[in-house]
Amino acid sequence: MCTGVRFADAAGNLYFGRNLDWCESYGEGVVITPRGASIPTQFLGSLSPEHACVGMGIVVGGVPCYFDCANEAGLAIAGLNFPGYAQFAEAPEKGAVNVAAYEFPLWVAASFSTVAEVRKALKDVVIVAKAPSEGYGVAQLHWLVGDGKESIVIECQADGMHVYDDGLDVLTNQPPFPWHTENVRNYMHIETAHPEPVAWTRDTLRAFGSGAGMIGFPGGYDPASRFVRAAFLNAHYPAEEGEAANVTRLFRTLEGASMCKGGAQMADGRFEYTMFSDGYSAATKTYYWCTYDEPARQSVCMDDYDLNGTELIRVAA
Ligand SMILES: C[C@H](CCC(=O)NCCS(=O)(=O)O)[C@H]1CC[C@H]2[C@@H]3[C@H](O)C[C@@H]4C[C@H](O)CC[C@]4(C)[C@H]3C[C@H](O)[C@]12C
Repeated sequence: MCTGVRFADAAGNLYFGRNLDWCESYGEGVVITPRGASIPTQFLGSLSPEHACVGMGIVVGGVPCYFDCANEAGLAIAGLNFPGYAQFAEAPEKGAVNVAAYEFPLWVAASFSTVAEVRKALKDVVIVAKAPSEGYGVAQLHWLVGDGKESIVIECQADGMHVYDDGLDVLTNQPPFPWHTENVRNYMHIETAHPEPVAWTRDTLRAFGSGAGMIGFPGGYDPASRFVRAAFLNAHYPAEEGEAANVTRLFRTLEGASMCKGGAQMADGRFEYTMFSDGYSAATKTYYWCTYDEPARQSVCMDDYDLNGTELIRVAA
């Protein structure tokens, strides 16, 4: 499973990150797409990015297939599994802006500066069920898109594309987003405050300690539990100042919804776990990541690279 989170600092700079919960690698690494690149697409000719992008992905036939990515204007997108619900167009539609599913994160981050622009553009978009090459399937995803102000969730289903405002700024997996926004209402009673003593009959009950208001906070690895955890932590994390503290906030919030081996087995018996966490700070145009086995955070600052170049830049394998 995966979890995505967005928030902004006091100056309105985006912080956006995700956990990648799965059981196998695709050989992904951090890839920068500079503005001078010319990316072949299935239906749109070649894409010349308006904005340079950085993110985690694989490169297939010269195309960065991002799991998540962000751009220099402060817009970011992450793809999370949505099996059983995701349904894309079987073929391109005449008159529409046809985007292959694997191209979608790059297309968004390369083309737009804000969520408002994306929301508007999506009215003409059809996402087509097309894999980057033979040997790859079509990933069954939905997407979280965020900027310094807000976020949206994009879900393509049998009845078409749905674009939801995400007032909680988090996303996990199936079922569809509206279900999670209903489910989270079951946890309104969860609170951070240290409960005051209460009188019951002739007795006075006192909390054992901090966290007493969080009893009932869901601890599971299932998407609904992770959604509630991420939404609660994102809503209640105290405001921080500066890059280091906000990046710590991002990764600690993601850690609150992360998966350790030994918990959730996939249908084939393999354990699903948080293979890596990554995130972007628009304040410093820096992309951060850490892996399950190497939790020390690594980072790459977009400004250290020639963003006018023509070649994709692979930062790490
Ligand atoms: C498996 C990943 C999502 C993790 C997740 O949400 N797991 C949930 C588990 S569960 O079902 O809910 O149990 C997704 C996120 C991005 C996906 C990748 C990206 O879309 C890029 C390419 C796209 C190609 O079509 C398939 C390979 C691929 C390399 C994808 C493989 C896989 O589907 C990824 C890595």
